[in-house]
Amino acid sequence: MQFKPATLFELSIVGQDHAEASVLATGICSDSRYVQQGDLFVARDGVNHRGIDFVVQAAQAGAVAAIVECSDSQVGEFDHVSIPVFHVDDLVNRTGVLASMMLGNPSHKMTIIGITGTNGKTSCAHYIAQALTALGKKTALIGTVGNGFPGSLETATHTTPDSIRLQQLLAGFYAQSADAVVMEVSSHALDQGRVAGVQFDAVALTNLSRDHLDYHGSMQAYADAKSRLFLGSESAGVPARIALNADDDFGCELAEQLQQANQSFFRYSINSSVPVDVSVKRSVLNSQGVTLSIALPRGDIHFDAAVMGDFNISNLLLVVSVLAQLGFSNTEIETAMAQVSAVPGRMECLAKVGFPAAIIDYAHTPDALEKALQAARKHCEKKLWVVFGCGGDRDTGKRAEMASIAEKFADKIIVTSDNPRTEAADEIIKMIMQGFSCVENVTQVSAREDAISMAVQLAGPEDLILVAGKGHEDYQEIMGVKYPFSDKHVIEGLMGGRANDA
Ligand SMILES: CC(=O)N[C@H]1[C@@H](OP(=O)(O)OP(=O)(O)OC[C@H]2O[C@@H](n3ccc(=O)[nH]c3=O)[C@H](O)[C@@H]2O)O[C@H](CO)[C@@H](O)[C@@H]1O[C@H](C)C(=O)N[C@@H](C)C(=O)N[C@H](CCC(=O)O)C(=O)O
Ligand SMILES: Nc1ncnc2c1ncn2[C@@H]1O[C@H](COP(=O)(O)OP(=O)(O)OP(=O)(O)O)[C@@H](O)[C@H]1O
Ligand SMILES: N[C@H](CCC[C@H](N)C(=O)O)C(=O)O
Ligand SMILES: [Mg+2]
Repeated sequence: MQFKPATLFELSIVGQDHAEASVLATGICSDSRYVQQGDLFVARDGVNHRGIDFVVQAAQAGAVAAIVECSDSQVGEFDHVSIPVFHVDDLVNRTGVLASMMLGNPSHKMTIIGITGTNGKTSCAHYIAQALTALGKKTALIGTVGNGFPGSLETATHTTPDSIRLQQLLAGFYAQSADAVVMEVSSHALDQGRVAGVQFDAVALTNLSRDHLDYHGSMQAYADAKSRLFLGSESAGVPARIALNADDDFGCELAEQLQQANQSFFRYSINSSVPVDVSVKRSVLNSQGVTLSIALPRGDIHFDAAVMGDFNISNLLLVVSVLAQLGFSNTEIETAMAQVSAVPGRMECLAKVGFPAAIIDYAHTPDALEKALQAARKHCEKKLWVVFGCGGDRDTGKRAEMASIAEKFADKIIVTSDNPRTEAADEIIKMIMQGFSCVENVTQVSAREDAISMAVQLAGPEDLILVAGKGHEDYQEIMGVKYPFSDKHVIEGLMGGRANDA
């Protein structure tokens, strides 16, 4: 692969030993520890390290050139580097564009759908992939539960991979004849330019509520990061189709901004008083899921979907909005939506005769916990229990908020550990405890397995236990070590073998 920097961007050589350079790069890599012979090394700055500190290491590992974004005072640092070093402005966003070009612009050749929002990205992405697969489109997924084709997802380290890995995944899916890719786009990804160079055919917003304030600092900064997916950018353009949640304040703000920019979009709503493009005409929750009639601009559709919780109706509206905008007929949408079913670790029900039923869910924000408890309540005959904790090294402000939600919507609460990461589990629990106004129904059990076990032992057979926060995760991260751990396995063990899906 020929790397012709001058034709790509305004580039200038940094370092005196290379007045001019023509480089033949066979790959691209932004981590010196993984550089292979022939790679172009992208020396990007992060939260912890300066990229330029790894240029020498990358050259030793076989990089044929490096691109950096450096200040005038740093130029001298490259004088004696053995490979040409190019300066690139806006390196963060240009890395994705460059990786895309080097890999033949895979996102231009498939239908790419991006989902963002605080809660519901994984659920919606999986539902869209299930629907498109039912419509005969070979569809890959990129997100929290894994990357790949449904049924054979590879574990993911991030919800949205870095820009180079992302382009490599897209190129791999294209090589395997994918027609479409549905991906979750996290706010971190938008802030760090991970989706730069991706050409989206459709993008959609679930909702915006408190999360990730440790990283973004304020709700405004968090919202600004999310906005980038909808308002377009130099490196990705404006997406062709947009679906927004009209029940969400941020969704309404975006709609106003897009209207001012003369951009078209679909709005969906469960209960909006304002006219929208996609809305619910009738919904009936039953033990199998939900029966829905949905109004679309070109007529109503009706289907049954095997998902739980009112919040999932909102997710289904998003899916319908995307499918309608992609041009599928109402009949096709009805057929596809009937195939939608639960996602691992999202309102996943486990039941066995003689035991209280348990629901495993990934709610790890105040809003998600509220929605999950409200959904669980509808299936609970007697007492509703919740077992939850909060992740370490993440937004500390949500801890007490989650306690007050638990207090409001559950009858019995066991506070435990989630992924403490580098924090002390008991300190996190202390911060959660500060959010309760009364602790009469609250128990603290630090070890998650013991907490779940206590709930299963103490709950009556007609009670229901929501085990929140870790969903599909198969590990618990403590001080940098990921120990094998699965809420589902723990519950199944307590129930004496595989529980039946309820
Ligand atoms: C806060 C954050 O997002 N950090 C990400 C960021 O790390 P960083 O800025 O600390 O990078 P750094 O360590 O300073 O390194 C800077 C550069 O030097 C390179 N380097 C570093 C060391 C070395 O020896 N050689 C070398 O070349 C690194 O590869 C990097 O390119 O860039 C890294 C490489 O891409 C990411 O792995 C890392 O994700 C960390 C591990 C993380 O936990 N991210 C989470 C918060 C995250 O992204 N979460 C969202 C989900 C959010 C949601 O739920 O919605 C996600 O999309 O997964
Ligand atoms: N539309 C929604 N509104 C509010 N809560 C939701 C919604 N959809 C899902 N949830 C709740 O949020 C939890 C996480 O859902 P999901 O994994 O789909 O979201 P996500 O945005 O991908 O999360 P993450 O950013 O952690 O990957 C679910 O287990 C459920 O409790
Ligand atoms: N993508 C989310 C996942 C949180 C899951 C929860 N189990 C936790 O560890 O906090 C994050 O990184 O904030
Ligand atoms: Mg997700």
